[in-house]
Amino acid sequence: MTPEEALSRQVAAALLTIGAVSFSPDRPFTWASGLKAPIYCDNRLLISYPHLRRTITEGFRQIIEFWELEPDVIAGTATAGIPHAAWLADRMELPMVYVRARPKAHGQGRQIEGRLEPGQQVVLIEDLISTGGSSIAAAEALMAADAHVLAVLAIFTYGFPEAEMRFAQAEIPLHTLTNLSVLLEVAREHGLLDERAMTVLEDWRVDPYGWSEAHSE
Ligand SMILES: O=P(O)(O)OC[C@H]1O[C@H](OP(=O)(O)OP(=O)(O)O)[C@H](O)[C@@H]1O
Ligand SMILES: O=C(O)c1cc(=O)[nH]c(=O)[nH]1
Repeated sequence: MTPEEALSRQVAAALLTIGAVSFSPDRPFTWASGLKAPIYCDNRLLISYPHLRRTITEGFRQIIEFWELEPDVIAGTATAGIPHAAWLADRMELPMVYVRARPKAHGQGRQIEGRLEPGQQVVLIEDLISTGGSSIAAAEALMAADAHVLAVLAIFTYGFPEAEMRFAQAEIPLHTLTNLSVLLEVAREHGLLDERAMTVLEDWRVDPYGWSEAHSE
């Protein structure tokens, strides 16, 4: 069993228990991609729970060990990936960098902060994958700096085929600690989302793009 498989129910239960998962079909959330969705998973709340953030750090460390990744540097995506990248880099005693969504508009104009040498092997830490656009953009910035991106590790993925295709096209492995399917399974078992929420979410996940269009003003 992979560390991802071993931890997915525990991490999903943690997200549900701390109230990281919000449901609002009538006033949909707007995602970074511009998509409207009835669900928002706020992994940022994890940083407030020392025992849970240790679970995340340890999960990422186990994935790196299991898949025999040998990073020289741990990178975090700005902003939500940064704290987890920092704790992992500290745990593994490795250097760390972080990648801004776009180059800074003042100062030194950098997109990558911290020291990154050409040819270094990087594991990129992201908090969440929806369309995958943010993490692929961060990986491309690292590759433009002549780094080799070994993998992207994230806490949660919606598991959209579009995101999987993007990672496949970029030839970057993606490993996630949990995903929407497991989250819904755990929520159903423990009655953590009501029947209406479960029905809307099952309907939405079949066609998130169509759902978004139908719910945009
Ligand atoms: O897979 P995608 O479609 O790109 O969406 C996921 C991204 O969106 C969120 O970041 P956000 O832009 O909200 O910024 P933040 O990390 O600074 O909160 C999240 O933290 C991911 O980085
Ligand atoms: O796509 C996003 O922007 C997004 C979705 C989500 O559930 N949580 C989050 O932090 N960002």
